[in-house]
Amino acid sequence: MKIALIGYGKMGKAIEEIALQRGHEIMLKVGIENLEDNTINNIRKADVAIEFTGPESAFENVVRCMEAGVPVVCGSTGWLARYEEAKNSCLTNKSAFLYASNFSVGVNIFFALNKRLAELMAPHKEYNVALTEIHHTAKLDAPSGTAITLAEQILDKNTQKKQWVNQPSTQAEDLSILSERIDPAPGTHIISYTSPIDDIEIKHTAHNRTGFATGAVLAAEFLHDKKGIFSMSDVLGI
Ligand SMILES: NC(=O)C1=CN([C@@H]2O[C@H](COP(=O)(O)OP(=O)(O)OC[C@H]3O[C@@H](n4cnc5c(N)ncnc54)[C@H](OP(=O)(O)O)[C@@H]3O)[C@@H](O)[C@H]2O)C=CC1
Ligand SMILES: O=C(O)C1=N[C@H](C(=O)O)C[C@H](O)C1
Repeated sequence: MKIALIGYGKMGKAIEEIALQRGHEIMLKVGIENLEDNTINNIRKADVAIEFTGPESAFENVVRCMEAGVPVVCGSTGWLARYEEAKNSCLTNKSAFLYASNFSVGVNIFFALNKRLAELMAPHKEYNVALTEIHHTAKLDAPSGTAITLAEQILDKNTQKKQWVNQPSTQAEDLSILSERIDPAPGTHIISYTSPIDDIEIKHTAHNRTGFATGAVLAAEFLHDKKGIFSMSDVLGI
């Protein structure tokens, strides 16, 4: 496949390495120093685009790929207020779109575990549930996209919690997400259910960025010949 990489930072570089190992060609790399190359005409030469820039630029980049009619995999977090608009643009342009807050296989299994645990814990009101996410200090958004996905999965099953808040909270209806920034943490997520009698905790720790990058390339391989809106559940069948 011919891949356009939009965003050539920590993730862009990790994705390039995995894509080359898997026999793909990187035909366009867009970083902050060559934004003039980020054109519909250039993107059109690719089979698929992979976007990892950040919260400020993701929406614009994703829509540009859709206007080019090129399937786009997006891993940027912190821009989801515009996710519905992006989906509409995908449908209008008859393109293909896959966003995931986390592309690693391990985290996607962790998502399934989180949903099941939330279901099991729902009747047990004596437990309070809270989340912690730990990332490197260069991270621009808080809470992490992964923590938001985990929180939404819990809110879906837990009738006591009404919304997530990105701070400690003593309000029963608040699902607290604590964000810690410690170098060089690539990404740790912890869900704790605590009661006066005992605690239950599940935790995912990324040791490096290889899992995110591999998942993004798998998603691109899945998406390049499709039309419509997809998720990592479609890619992994979980
Ligand atoms: N879904 C997932 O599995 C994962 C998602 N992420 C997310 O991916 C995003 C990128 O992460 P990461 O690679 O670590 O961050 P980096 O800051 O290392 O890389 C982002 C790069 O994009 C560049 N950039 C900024 N604006 C633009 C633009 N308009 N066009 C092209 N390039 C641009 C930045 O340049 P400059 O630094 O000069 O601004 C930087 O080089 C973040 O939102 C992060 O949360 C990260 C890991 C996994
Ligand atoms: O910025 C990061 O580094 C990461 N961002 C994603 C997120 O916000 O959840 C995924 C991963 O945890 C690393």
